[in-house]
Amino acid sequence: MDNSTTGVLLVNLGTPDAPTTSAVRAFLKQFLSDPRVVDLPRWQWWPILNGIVLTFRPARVARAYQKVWQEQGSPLMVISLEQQRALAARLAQDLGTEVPVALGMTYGTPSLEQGLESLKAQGCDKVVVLPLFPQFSCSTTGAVFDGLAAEFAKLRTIPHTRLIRDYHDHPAYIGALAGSIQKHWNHNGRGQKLLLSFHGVPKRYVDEGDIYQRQCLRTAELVAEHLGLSQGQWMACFQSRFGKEEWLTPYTDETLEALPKQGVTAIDIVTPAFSVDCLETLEEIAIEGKQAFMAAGGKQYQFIPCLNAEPDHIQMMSELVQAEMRNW
Ligand SMILES: C=CC1=C(C)c2cc3[nH]c(cc4nc(cc5[nH]c(cc1n2)c(C)c5CCC(=O)O)C(CCC(=O)O)=C4C)c(C)c3C=C
Ligand SMILES: [Fe+2]
Ligand SMILES: [Fe+2]
Repeated sequence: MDNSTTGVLLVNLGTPDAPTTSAVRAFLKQFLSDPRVVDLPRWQWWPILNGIVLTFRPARVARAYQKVWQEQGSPLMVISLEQQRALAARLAQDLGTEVPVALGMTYGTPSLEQGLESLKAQGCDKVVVLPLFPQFSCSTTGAVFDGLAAEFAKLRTIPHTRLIRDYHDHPAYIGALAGSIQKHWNHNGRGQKLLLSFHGVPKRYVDEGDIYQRQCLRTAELVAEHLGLSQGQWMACFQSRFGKEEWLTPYTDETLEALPKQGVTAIDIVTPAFSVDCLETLEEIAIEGKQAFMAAGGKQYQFIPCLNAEPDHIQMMSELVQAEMRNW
């Protein structure tokens, strides 16, 4: 195998540079301007985005970021950098040779452009792109593809490129998730039900062909199977609804309020669509979700962290990358 010129571009969504209204506004402006994320006609969306959304949302969302911000920065960035370092070390060990690993975010910094530049500067003319979205969606991995294409449009020669589209049912991913849930149960005990809360998308995207929902439900089933759970012991739900349109259901927030009334007062909740802890897991699920569940009569609520830079997760990334590098 000739891997002397291969590099890895780890991609995640991105995050503001600071937990301030202005930094959040700049981030949301770039993110929510992408038609892959909000696909309304520009003439319809632009006035809403630049009117209501970017006037009122940034201050509220900045306060939410402040609750989870760490000394070294946004959790999503801090953990992504850890993943980058750990994957480089893992690949060097597994392959016996250095493989450059760069980080690029779809929105914000470091950008996809900076990630690609860094690999180019390290002599890579083959790039394995690993978007850390286990389930494909047009709004995430689709946007990564578009972002790469926009960068390549500026070049006279583009690198050989392989994009890992999804890994929602990969045995190493399912094994790592089930292992982390089991480990959490071994240390903290187990609730009556396991909730698998995935980031939502508008239902219309799925009706129009996005395979995201199908892949989320498959991940959930495989994890439940791996853990030996029966029907009533787990459920999948969808969080982080945005806007007025219908999103994938059942909604996580409504589920958290309904469960105690059905006699389910002790739950464990895990967020398999996020490969690193971020605003949506640490604030929306671990803080807000817990408050809502307890206020509705819940007694015990345990948030299970994302796979982050756990060895099983890094090992999974190494396996995914090596599979692409074979016969290249
Ligand atoms: C407006 C539409 C949105 C779609 C569609 C969407 C899909 C989607 N997002 C993630 C992962 C993350 N989203 C995060 C934050 C976030 N998401 C949206 C909107 C949509 N997401 C907004 C407006 C925000 C910012 C916060 C807010 O204003 O509420 C994050 C966290 C970033 C961080 O800094 O911590 C992640 C990660 C997935 C996986 C997904 C579809 C599958
Ligand atoms: Fe999102
Ligand atoms: Fe949210």
